[in-house]
Amino acid sequence: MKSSMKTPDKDGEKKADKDLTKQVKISEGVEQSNSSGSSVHELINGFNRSPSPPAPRKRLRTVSGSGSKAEHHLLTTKSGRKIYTKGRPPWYDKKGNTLKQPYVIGICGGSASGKTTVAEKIIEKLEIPWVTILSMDSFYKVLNDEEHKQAEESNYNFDHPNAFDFDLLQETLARLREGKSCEVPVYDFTTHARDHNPKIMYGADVLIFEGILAFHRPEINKMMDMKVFVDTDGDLRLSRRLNRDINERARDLNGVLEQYFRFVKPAFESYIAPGMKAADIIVPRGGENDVAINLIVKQVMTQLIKRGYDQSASAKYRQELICRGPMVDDAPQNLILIEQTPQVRGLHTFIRDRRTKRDDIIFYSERLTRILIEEAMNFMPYTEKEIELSNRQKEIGLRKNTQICGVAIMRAGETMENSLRAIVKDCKVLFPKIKRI
Ligand SMILES: Nc1ncnc2c1ncn2[C@@H]1O[C@H](COP(=O)(O)OP(=O)(O)O)[C@@H](O)[C@H]1O
Ligand SMILES: O=c1ccn([C@@H]2O[C@H](COP(=O)(O)O)[C@@H](O)[C@H]2O)c(=O)[nH]1
Repeated sequence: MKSSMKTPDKDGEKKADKDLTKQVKISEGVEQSNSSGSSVHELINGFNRSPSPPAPRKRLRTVSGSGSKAEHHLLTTKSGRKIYTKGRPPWYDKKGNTLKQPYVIGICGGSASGKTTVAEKIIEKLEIPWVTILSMDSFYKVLNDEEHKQAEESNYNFDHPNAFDFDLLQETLARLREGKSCEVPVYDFTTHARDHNPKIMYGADVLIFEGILAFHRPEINKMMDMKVFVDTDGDLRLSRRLNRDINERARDLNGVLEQYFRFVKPAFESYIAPGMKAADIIVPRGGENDVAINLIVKQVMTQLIKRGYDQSASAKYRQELICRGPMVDDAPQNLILIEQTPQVRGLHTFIRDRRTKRDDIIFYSERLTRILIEEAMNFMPYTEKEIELSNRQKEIGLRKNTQICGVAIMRAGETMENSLRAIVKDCKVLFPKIKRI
């Protein structure tokens, strides 16, 4: 589609054509490394040859879902940088209010137009610590058996507004804007179903919400500070979608094409393209349009600073705490301090070093919380238990009391979850403040 090109696209159509050639070349590069072994020519020839009924789906590769693009909230950008995209656990000021609202960027565009790529590039260039990406995929409705069967036969319309739970989406976005935590469903494209484990997300300094129908509901649009429409040529979107759906979403060629022409293309015309009218910025060609992405980043940074965003604030606060010194002397009697072994000090050194990278901090913090939880296990109720050794001798050991033992963690409890689960086999973690979805 030729866009009204509200964003920089200096030389108009001529350049767009040139860039299209460039893009096709990129697609050819992708084609060679296509692990299914098929080339674009084969795909197109295959399409020409067979208008046959949809075959039952062949499962190829696994895992592609709303959680998989930033698996465990850790996004590795194309340049290899790791960015934590879960948002910021709620922080409160002295009056118990959460800190400022996130700057919300909505990204809309056709399937495989490059929405995720644009979102990742914005995040990479912004270089701010607290960011969240919320994807519309998370809000696909749960299918009943009949709908599931249709989906398997590429005969379910995932591109119609009715396929999404907009109420849940609106509620979730509203909570994240208030800096509150949410449980967000994780969608698996290979099974057309939600994962058993939802992901927990928080508000952030910047929240990016992306999806094919991101601009469909006016109430949701009102929650966005900036609306970006990614406008990529239809043929290019189809060729990228073929590649992606076959390689990552366990689809076969005929199924992808059937679904595309029956549902995806018409829905683009009827519901997605009209979203362009709501957009503040249109990005022609998607992720490779660095000029547009740089302008977006500049505008977001300006707005964040206007709202009082101060990159050095957390560093200043940390310095204040360091200056206050250790609070061991006036600590309560029942406070137990972990022994400052060389290992513990070594882990702290990593965590406190300003040059330590974000993912290393997460890694070493997890090691530290393991030590903490191991130590805490000594305070659990144990009862004596007689056991028999392999040589039939008896021995009196200890078993954890079978009674339920509740432990309240006031702050940063979730960061301890992995370590806790690794040490305590039968633990249940509850997040009382989180709204269940
Ligand atoms: N500029 C590009 N050149 C080649 N492939 C691209 C480009 N941008 C995106 N892709 C590929 O196209 C597919 C869809 O991109 P993605 O950013 O996930 O789009 P969306 O989020 O709109 O579905 C992915 O497989 C991605 O790697
Ligand atoms: O189970 C499903 C759910 C969705 N789809 C298709 O996915 C795209 C949206 O994802 P993008 O990452 O924006 O491309 C949409 O066009 C649906 O047709 C699916 O095929 N199966």
